[in-house]
Amino acid sequence: MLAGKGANQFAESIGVNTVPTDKLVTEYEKKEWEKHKKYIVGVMEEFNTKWAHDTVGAIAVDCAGNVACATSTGGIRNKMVGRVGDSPCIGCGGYADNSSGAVSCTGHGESILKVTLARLILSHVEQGRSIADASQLSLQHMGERVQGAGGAIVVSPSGQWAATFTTERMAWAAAEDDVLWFGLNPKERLKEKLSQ
Ligand SMILES: NC(=O)C[C@H](N)C(=O)O
Repeated sequence: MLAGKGANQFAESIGVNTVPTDKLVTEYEKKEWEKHKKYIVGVMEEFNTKWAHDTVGAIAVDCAGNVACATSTGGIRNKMVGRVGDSPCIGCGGYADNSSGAVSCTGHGESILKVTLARLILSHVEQGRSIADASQLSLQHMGERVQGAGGAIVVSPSGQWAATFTTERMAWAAAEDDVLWFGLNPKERLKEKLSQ
């Protein structure tokens, strides 16, 4: 894994377009940053409540049972320069193995790293738990063991899936055959027929 200066150098060497950092700062975020300047308060307020979850995760399974995951994030507000969160760390923010499934996580990165959340979920699956139970158990464990809240989307090679969270809300959606499932609040499971 490359971070900081080394990551920039590598990106430049393969021709990734760069923009000045201030182009990435919005007025809204500047105001939010002023409001939540204290790191601990910011973390406790944001990750153990409903706000500030900007992470985008995706998982997929194909008709041959191959699974994949991807996780992208802006990290957390007030993070230290040089922080590497859970999202790029294999086994933490995401994991995919054709023998058990694919996972993408969101939530308080330091907590996710401590319990290696994505791998923890799949190890429960390997021990015979359902995708839904494995997610629930692992997120519960993260809450009890390190007081962190978060969420995970999981899919098995046979197409079982779950979207589970211990934060107040998590926006999720799943496409299965010709149905789009989606939700935001706990226990919310809405569906819509996908048009061809
Ligand atoms: N919103 C998030 O999921 C943040 C991410 N997990 C991080 O801590 O970097």
